[in-house]
Amino acid sequence: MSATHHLQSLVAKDWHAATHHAFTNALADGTLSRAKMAGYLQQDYQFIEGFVRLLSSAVAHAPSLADAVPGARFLGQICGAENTYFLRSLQALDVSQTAPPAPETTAFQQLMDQARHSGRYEIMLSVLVVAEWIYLDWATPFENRADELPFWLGEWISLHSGKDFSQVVAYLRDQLDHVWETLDNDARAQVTATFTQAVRLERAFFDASWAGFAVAK
Ligand SMILES: Cc1ncc(CO)c(N)n1
Repeated sequence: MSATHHLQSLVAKDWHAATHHAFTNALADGTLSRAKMAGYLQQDYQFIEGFVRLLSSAVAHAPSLADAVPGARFLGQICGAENTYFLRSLQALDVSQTAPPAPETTAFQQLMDQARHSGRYEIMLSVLVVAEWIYLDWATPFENRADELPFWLGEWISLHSGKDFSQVVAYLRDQLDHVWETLDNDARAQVTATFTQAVRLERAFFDASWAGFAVAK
């Protein structure tokens, strides 16, 4: 079993809850209210800021140019198409680009900051793998529904499914699988703790999104 499959198996319950969530089910069948999607996007745009910093740091810590390039290309995708998606969606939903951070957002920002400041590639990858793999898992079954939905729902599925995105996840997992082989038991325990916490926070973020974040006008 690969290291990343092993890590996933340790958190199977939270993983399943995060990838088969009422929030993403409603998003994919088009019944999610505009207010819930707006609240989610306002919070998630703040998540993206920390994510961009963390991914940049992982790119900087990659052991070789070949290991860095797919991460750097993904960084370009997030700062390009995905950033534009946020701005267009928040505008279409007629809400502000900014909002006070919810506790679930702050918790994620803290984990990402901690991973970035650790200076350790494997800790950075632990958060990145969870964030992207969970999104690939929930979105993939809905890939064919994207075109029938309003763009602020459909494009969120398209951005997290398909060949290019599954290659991003494969790359991040591969990086973590390789570095794992070089780690001692202490470092492996720290990767496990970071991975586990990230999955918990993903689940909590969807729980709070489904309950409904306050929307800033
Ligand atoms: C909270 C969260 N996790 C993962 C992703 C995927 O990038 C996202 N946009 N937001």
